[in-house]
Formats: sequence, C-alpha cells, structure tokens
Amino acid sequence: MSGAEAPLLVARGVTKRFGDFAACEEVGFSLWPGEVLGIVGESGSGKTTLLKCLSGEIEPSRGEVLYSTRAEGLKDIAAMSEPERRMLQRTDWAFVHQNPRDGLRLSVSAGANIGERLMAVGARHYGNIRAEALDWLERVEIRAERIDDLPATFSGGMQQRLQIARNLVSNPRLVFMDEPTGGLDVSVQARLLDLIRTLVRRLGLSVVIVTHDLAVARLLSTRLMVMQGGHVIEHGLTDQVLDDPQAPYTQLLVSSVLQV
Ligand SMILES: Nc1ncnc2c1ncn2[C@@H]1O[C@H](COP(=O)(O)OP(=O)(O)OP(=O)(O)O)[C@@H](O)[C@H]1O
Repeated sequence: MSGAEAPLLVARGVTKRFGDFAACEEVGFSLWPGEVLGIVGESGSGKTTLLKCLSGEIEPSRGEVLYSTRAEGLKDIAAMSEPERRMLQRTDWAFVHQNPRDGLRLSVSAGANIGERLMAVGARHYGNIRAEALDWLERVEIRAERIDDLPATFSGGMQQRLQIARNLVSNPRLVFMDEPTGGLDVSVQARLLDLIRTLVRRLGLSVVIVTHDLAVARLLSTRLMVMQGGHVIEHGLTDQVLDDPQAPYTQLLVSSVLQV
C-alpha cells in the first residue's frame, strides 16, 4: 500500500479517565493525508483531552493511537520510546497552542524561534537558517526588520503567526491545533484564519484542529467530529454535518450560530 493510500493517524477506542471520570470515551477515526479534521464541542466536552491523547502528550487509559511512521508504517505512539516520540514531535508533527506563549520561546528573538526548530532537524548553516527564517516571517506576514525582536514585543496576532512559522518551518506532515484563533480580536482572528487556510492548502498539511467555534471549523476543516460529554455524537463531512445536523445537540449548536 503506498503512503498516499494509507491513513496518517488512526485512533481506536481512545478513552481517557481521570479517576472515575471519563474525559473522552471510545473515540475512533482515521485521518488521511491532506485532511483537516475539526473537533468541536462546548467547554468541557473533552476536545483538549482527546487532542493531548492524539499528539502523545498524555497516554490514553484505554484504546490506541497509531501514526504512519516513514520507516515502519502504522505504529502505536504509546509503544514508541520517549526519544522516538520526541523526534516525531520535532519533525513530522507540529502543535499550535491557543496561547502563543506556550509554543514560543520568549527569551529568544523571532528569528531564533524559527531557526531553533530548523536546527532540531539538522540545519547547521547560519546563513541558510537566517534566510529560511526571513522567508517564513514573510509568509506569515511579519516584516523582515522584526527578525531580531523578542516575541514579547509583538501583538497577540503576530505572536500567533510567529508560532505558526516556528511550527511549519520543519515541514511537518501533521499539525495539531488547539483553538489557534481563541483569545484574539475578531478582525485579527479573521486574518489569522485566512493565513492558516492558505498555508494548509498550499503545503497540503494534515491537521487536527480543536475549536468551540463552528465558523472556524467550517472555514478550515474537511471533516467534523462533534463531541459532547466526552463522546463523539456526530462525525462526517463538514458541510454535511453543518447543513444537515442529525444529533439534537449538533442541531442546537448550528441553530445558535445561525441566529447570531
Ligand atoms: N488533568 C485533569 N484532571 C481531572 N480532570 C480533568 C483533567 N483534564 C481535564 N479534565 C476534565 O475533563 C473534562 C474535559 O476537559 P477538556 O479540557 O478536554 O475539555 P474541552 O472540551 O477541551 O474544554 P475547553 O474548551 O474548556 O478546554 C472536563 O470536565 C475537565 O474538567
């Protein structure tokens, strides 16, 4: 089976318990190359917990998450060694946090934030690293003269764009995003969404994005999973789910957005 025909990420029966409480339960899906999977649901529905299980940050209590590694094909990420998982997180995968400060190093310049990730995948030539950093600053619409400035001197929207550049510079195959436009002004959100959509399409990225905002999900995702109380209650093509929601909860979510 060639890489293009195999799923990139497979979740089977993923369950995470905190004590007796199941934050997410029996979640299963396959993510194919180039797909953007949106995970939506109200606060507390288990979206972030699921994303952490998928990205190897926490281990599921039950079930498994398989990733299509370049060398060995589908492999259970819980069975990987810590260095192997760390290497994946630095190369094949990227994680865009809601708060850019969680994904940036605040004590080094914008250019170094991008360059660092390149060095983690083996780049050594200073001139090339700086040129690549400049190229990425331009791609995320940050002026070249800001390259030596600290991220703390950037606005929230710029910090988020820098976090995206730092994540994408190493050419990941799979990007996890947790509410990437949360906490930003509406106009800043719109510009950022547009940028993310352009980059995802241009680079053919596979993405798992968590959001409570249906408008964000509609704009970015090809497929949608709706969560409530830790369970997936609806799953399908984004347009299908939003135009013809089946579960009462999804119908409520969709109608409340349409009324605004
Ligand atoms: N480390 C933890 N220990 C105990 N309970 C937790 C822990 N992490 C999450 N939970 C609980 O699991 C449930 C799901 O939380 P989660 O953060 O995954 O939801 P969410 O849909 O991402 O919500 P939000 O959008 O508010 O982040 C919540 O009831 C939360 O209190």
